[in-house]
Amino acid sequence: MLFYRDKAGVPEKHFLDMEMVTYKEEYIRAMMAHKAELWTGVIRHLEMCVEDYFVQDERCQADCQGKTRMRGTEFSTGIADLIIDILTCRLNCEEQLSAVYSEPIDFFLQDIFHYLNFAYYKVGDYEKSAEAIASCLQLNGSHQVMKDNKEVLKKKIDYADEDFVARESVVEYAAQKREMQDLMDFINKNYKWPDINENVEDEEEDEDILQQDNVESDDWMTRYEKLGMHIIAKAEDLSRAQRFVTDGLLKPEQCEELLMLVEGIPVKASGALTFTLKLAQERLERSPDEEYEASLRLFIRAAEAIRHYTQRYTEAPDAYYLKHTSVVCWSQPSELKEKLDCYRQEHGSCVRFDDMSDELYVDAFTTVTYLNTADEDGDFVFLGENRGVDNSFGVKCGRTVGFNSGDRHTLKIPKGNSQRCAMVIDYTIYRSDDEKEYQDTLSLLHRVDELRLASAQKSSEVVMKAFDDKGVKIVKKSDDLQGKERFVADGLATDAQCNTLRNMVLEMGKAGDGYEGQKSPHTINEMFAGLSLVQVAQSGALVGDGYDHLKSKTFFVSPHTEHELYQGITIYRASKLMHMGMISTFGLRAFLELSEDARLLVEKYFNLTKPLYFDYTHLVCRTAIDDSKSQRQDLSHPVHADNCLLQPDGSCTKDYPAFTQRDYSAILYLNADFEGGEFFFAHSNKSEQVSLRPKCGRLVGFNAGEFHGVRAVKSGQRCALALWFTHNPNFKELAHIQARKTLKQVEKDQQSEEKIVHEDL
Ligand SMILES: O=C(O)CCC(=O)C(=O)O
Ligand SMILES: [Fe+2]
Repeated sequence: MLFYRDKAGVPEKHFLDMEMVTYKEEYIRAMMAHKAELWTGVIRHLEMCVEDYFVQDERCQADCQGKTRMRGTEFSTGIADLIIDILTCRLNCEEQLSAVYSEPIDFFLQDIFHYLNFAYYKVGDYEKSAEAIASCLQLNGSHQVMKDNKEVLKKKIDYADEDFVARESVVEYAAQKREMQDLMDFINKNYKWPDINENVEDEEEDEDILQQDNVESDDWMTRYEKLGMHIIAKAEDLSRAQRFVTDGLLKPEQCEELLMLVEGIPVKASGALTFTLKLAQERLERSPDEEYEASLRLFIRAAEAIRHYTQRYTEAPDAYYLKHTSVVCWSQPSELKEKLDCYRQEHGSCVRFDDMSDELYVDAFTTVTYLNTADEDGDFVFLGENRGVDNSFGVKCGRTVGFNSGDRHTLKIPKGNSQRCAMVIDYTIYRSDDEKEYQDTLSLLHRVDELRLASAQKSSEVVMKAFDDKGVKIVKKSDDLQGKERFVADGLATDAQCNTLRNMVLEMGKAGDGYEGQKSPHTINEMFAGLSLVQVAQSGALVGDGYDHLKSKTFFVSPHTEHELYQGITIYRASKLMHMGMISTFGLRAFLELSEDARLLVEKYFNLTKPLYFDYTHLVCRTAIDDSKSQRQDLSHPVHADNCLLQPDGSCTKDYPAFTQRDYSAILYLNADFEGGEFFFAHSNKSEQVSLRPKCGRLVGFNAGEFHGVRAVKSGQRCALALWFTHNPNFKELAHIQARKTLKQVEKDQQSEEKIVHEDL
């Protein structure tokens, strides 16, 4: 990937790392949070990273069983080779999993615990910090830094050796690895195996492959079980070959998101409605909509995962291809004169019993994965001979029923207005029958960014004029600001919007979290403010609601100066807090609208030819701790660039751990009632060039490589919305999409509540 990326003439946007899995994303987010010294964020993301890492490791280990097969015919050498192959493959998993963006990171897992140790220490959770130390040492007993940290912690909180207990998952992982390594060492030391001759393959191999497949499938099933997928009923229980029912193939939030795909699709008189990829394409071509796009991407991922499961479960000798994928919902029909003898099908049709096939096909299989729970009237029914019922069972989110496409089935329609929806997938063993729509949708999703680009190019002037009409004025340009890509605009936010955002931070501060008055974990000078907000850096989390982390300790002395408090809130937090009723919909709306206005203004002001995405959004206030220290010479934020590391010689290296993906930055100020706190652009030698006084509605926009800093806030509180943008869609801040969705939902709920109240009256 790096090779292609570097090749001239290949635009960045053509690269989507389809293999990017959650733990890697979480790792990257954690590193971002670490750079910003947002420790709760580091913890949250690393914990998710670790959890997923172990899942991926198990997958990798299991895959090794499947990939390797016995070669040759001589039994003992064959078996020995097989064992060595599997061992080598399994020992290689760690290296394989440590590649983030194709670049392997040495000691990835150790590193994670190193970072965790630090972050937990920073938030004052010494117990967890000790656990992280022990875990890191479990992986590498001679990790000098960890040994040192252990001593520090022992002194600090009077811990003994036995208080350092590694996590169970790590102990298990390390033990397993040690065992494999020992075996490998033993083999290497005691036996010399002949080189494998690749030419010895012969007819007997087929048998071996089949055996291997069996092993592999069994093994996979154990893995799947561990991932929460439970087989509810097998063919033996269901009266006919190939039938199965498995639970847990989708999580509730995934079902919820997939159900968005059927919104707006008309219900036919029969009571069925069908979502197809063709419809999705049409809709996406008509109006690119990020929310819809996210659901569609999930649909594609889910179909692939279910296919994978089905293939393994059925131990199908041929590969399954997706022939047709859809979402079908059934509800009460509008016309009551139903055809007699009509059996509703999961595919959305209704057929006569006699027209149903009675033979199992050799080449076609079907799965139905439910997206919601329907009452017992929504049962799925396997039909037997003479219209008899073999089995029937209820449906719920994530439950999947698999059967041969020729198998007879029907379903019951739930009562009332409720809808019964499912992802219905048909598989074929013929590659040529592969669903064209599926491939087309994949390419379309790739093209969506280009579509955005096209619309972006058209309207730069128009958009700037619209901003001007709204009273947004460009007050300083590059010449005034002595740099290449810099500007200042006024009038981007109203006083009401500024106050709403400021109050959001203040109120979160007032809510308190019971830690009032505690001492800072770092130095005596720094204080532990009882501010409950700052559940920072939690953007982009796809799963979990982050609620648990609300309970974690919050503090914040500025990471840059001990004379200021630093409190912030991300889009993700804001959306969660609104959901919990802790901030108003108005607040979140202002947050979202202002961010979008800022993004658009930067994109259009610089007349960018590539779309600009949110990378990270953070509402942050800096408060002078002690007003009397007005003689301070320190900076609230030292001179830096947002996407590279400023070196002493004035150069700026675009390298880890800088957020190199950031292309543009903007700060939207929310108030002026404080002393100090001027923003300034700087020379590479850190000397000041021009400075700006913040005020409500003022925005400074610049290339993320420009040097800048913030003078000390000498008294009062300075609040701003900091935004970082990227051209790279892989770094898109998903929290924006989520927040918009949450907002829409809550507003809809509020409306219907109002309606109910109205009707009650
Ligand atoms: O708040 C400001 O004016 C600038 C902050 C900044 O440069 C940053 O957070 O990277
Ligand atoms: Fe900055």
